[in-house]
Order: sequence, then C-alpha cells, then structure tokens
Amino acid sequence: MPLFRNIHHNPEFFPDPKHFDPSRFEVAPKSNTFIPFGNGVHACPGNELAKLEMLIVVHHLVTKFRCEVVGQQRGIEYGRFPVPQQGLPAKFWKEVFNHQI
Ligand code: HEM
Repeated sequence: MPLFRNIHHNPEFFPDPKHFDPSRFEVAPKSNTFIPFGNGVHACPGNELAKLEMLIVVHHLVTKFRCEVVGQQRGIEYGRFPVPQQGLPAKFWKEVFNHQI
C-alpha cells in the first residue's frame, strides 16, 4: 500500500505541506498526487458516500449553526491521517437565519 501521507506531504506537489491552506485546492492537484481514498483494487469503496456525508454535514453546519473552537489549538498529530492533537473541542449553537431567496 502506498504511503498516502508521504505523497500528501511532498513539498514538490504541495508547497509548505504542513500549513493548513484549503485554498491550495483552488487549482486541481497534479494527477495521482492527491489520493485520500487510495487507488487500485483496494481503493475506498465508501468514497462517494463519505463525500456525500461530508457535504450534508457541512451544509447543515454552515446554514443552521454557529461554532467556535474552545481553548487553544495544539497542532496536528500526523498518524495515518492527520488529526488535531488532543481533539478539537468546539462549541456549536443553533442560529435562526432569515434566508430569503
Ligand atoms: C473521509 C472518509 C474516508 C476516507 C478518507 C477513507 C479512506 C480510505 C483509504 C485511504 C483506504 C485504503 C485504500 C487503499 O488501500 O488503497 C480505504 C479503504 C476502505 N474504506 Fe474508506 N475512507 C473513508 C470512508 C469510508 C466509508 C464511509 C466506508 C464505508 C461505508 C469505507 C469503507 C472502506 C473499505 C471497506 C475499505 C477497504 C477496501 C479494500 O481493502 O478493498 N470508507 N478507505
């Protein structure tokens, strides 16, 4: 199995790879350099479901809730997948928005 983390942290493909910069994806990455769901015969079969779930969760969070991070952030832990060190405690509250289309 390829080491996806190494590919995703290769500065040749992702300059300053440890810097959280979602805007880097405004330009599509070079093919076969961004493979969060793996590839080949064992590529993740839950790929499309996972993306749909993320889209639904983010949609509801940004349209119905407000949030803020509680306490200080302590960096990123680089295991097989990057995760916030000691979790990412956050507070969410429901907000009533006046959506007029
Ligand atoms: C953000 C969410 C997810 C990520 C980043 C992810 C990532 C991955 C990765 C990197 C692999 C290994 C691919 C390889 O070996 O080349 C994998 C395998 C797998 N994933 Fe996911 N996955 C996610 C969600 C899901 C979901 C929602 C399901 C099922 C509902 C799922 C089911 C599986 C299964 C069964 C395998 C093993 C496939 C095999 O060995 O043939 N995954 N996933």
